[in-house]
Amino acid sequence: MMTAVIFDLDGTLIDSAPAIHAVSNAELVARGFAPLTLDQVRSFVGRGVPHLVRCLLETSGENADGPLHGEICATLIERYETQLEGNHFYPGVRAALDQLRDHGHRLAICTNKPYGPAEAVLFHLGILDLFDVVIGGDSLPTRKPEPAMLHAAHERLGGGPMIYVGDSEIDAETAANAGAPFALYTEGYRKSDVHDLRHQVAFSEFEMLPAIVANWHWGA
Ligand SMILES: O=C(O)COP(=O)(O)O
Ligand SMILES: [Mg+2]
Repeated sequence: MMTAVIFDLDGTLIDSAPAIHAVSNAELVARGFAPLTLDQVRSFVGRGVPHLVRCLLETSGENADGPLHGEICATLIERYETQLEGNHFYPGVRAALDQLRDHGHRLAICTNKPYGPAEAVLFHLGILDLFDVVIGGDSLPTRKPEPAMLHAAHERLGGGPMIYVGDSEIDAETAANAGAPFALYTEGYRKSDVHDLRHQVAFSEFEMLPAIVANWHWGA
């Protein structure tokens, strides 16, 4: 049966933490702050750019709600769109996406990454065309864990059975808020143990995903 397979992006299809680390540090250093470690910046990823910038400012001992916040969000997004280096597929992603398409499923992205950088990196990696719908963190009035992105993607894919594939606490929450089955990719940026994250199925290798989608029991 044709299924709407909706993916998170950062920490799920691609390890983009090195790229986000690079743009964050470029921004911090340009403004006279000390650079942060990759582990620090990775822990700030998942709730979109406004949250990332709040964390960068707090960690640098600055007021996260002052005027710098908006300024840095704007310049960081500009840098972000051209930071193509430091974005890598997790193993088996490309083949799994091709196989899902070959099986007749329709694919979408719901990412809290802003639309511009998301589209740029999908194009750079040669997979933009595989997705019928791409929704970014600034595409709608709300972002994940609010369910609007998932509802919009599902509708634009034509409805029917759906599964949401993501890596983090935010994705588990989003799926629950949307009433969508959740497939947890265990090798991304989650901070909790796998059993503490609400999910219907978990997988560690993308080779497993086409069979998960094919064999999923969709209920009545
Ligand atoms: O940009 C972020 O904060 C995270 O993006 P994601 O929703 O693709 O994990
Ligand atoms: Mg993610």
